[in-house]
Amino acid sequence: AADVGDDLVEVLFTEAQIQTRIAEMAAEISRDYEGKDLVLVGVLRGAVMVMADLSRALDKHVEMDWMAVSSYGSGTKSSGVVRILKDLDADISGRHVLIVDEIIDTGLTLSWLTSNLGSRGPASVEIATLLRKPEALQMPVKAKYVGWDIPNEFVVGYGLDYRETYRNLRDIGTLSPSVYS
Ligand SMILES: O=P(O)(O)OC[C@H]1O[C@H](OP(=O)(O)OP(=O)(O)O)[C@H](O)[C@@H]1O
Ligand SMILES: Oc1ncnc2cn[nH]c12
Ligand SMILES: [Mg+2]
Repeated sequence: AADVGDDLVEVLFTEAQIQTRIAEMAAEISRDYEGKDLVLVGVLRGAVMVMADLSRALDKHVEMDWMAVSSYGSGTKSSGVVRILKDLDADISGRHVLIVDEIIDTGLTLSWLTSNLGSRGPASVEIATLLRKPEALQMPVKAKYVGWDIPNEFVVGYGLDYRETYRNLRDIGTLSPSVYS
């Protein structure tokens, strides 16, 4: 609804641009995993939109699973240790795993998750993320599929929230400062 979008001071990516980029990523992923048993692991909650669109743009059958990990408030010094709030249901040993998320910021979530899933005997673990903030990275994270690298600004929409709001915005953009006050 227009009123929800009015809080965006700058649209970085429109719904159409996002869908085009997702299709490009899906084509690459479909090629790379042709003939392979692939499990998509979505990171709740932000990855819901990417998972819905990316999975349906793939030219192959996939299994989908979800994890929820403890998010640390920006106010706390994150030790890099992350708690599992909801673990996988799938057994990923011997299988190809693609972690799906909407953004890599400090890299702490996906750095920890990659090693945690890697310890379960998968055939491979890779990352697909729509956004990445290279300037904010605090841990090395190898992401095989990245939609866009963006500046170190707070963005919302398409799964990205500010205090649990704005996830359902169809575009991705930056919030007007008035929202923070
Ligand atoms: O690279 P990082 O600094 O770890 O930040 C990126 C993570 O933070 C956000 O999730 P959050 O933990 O806020 O939970 P949410 O997905 O439910 O919003 C986002 O969805 C990523 O998963
Ligand atoms: O820019 C951003 N917007 C919303 N959530 C997060 C998490 N990390 N970075 C973010
Ligand atoms: Mg998240």
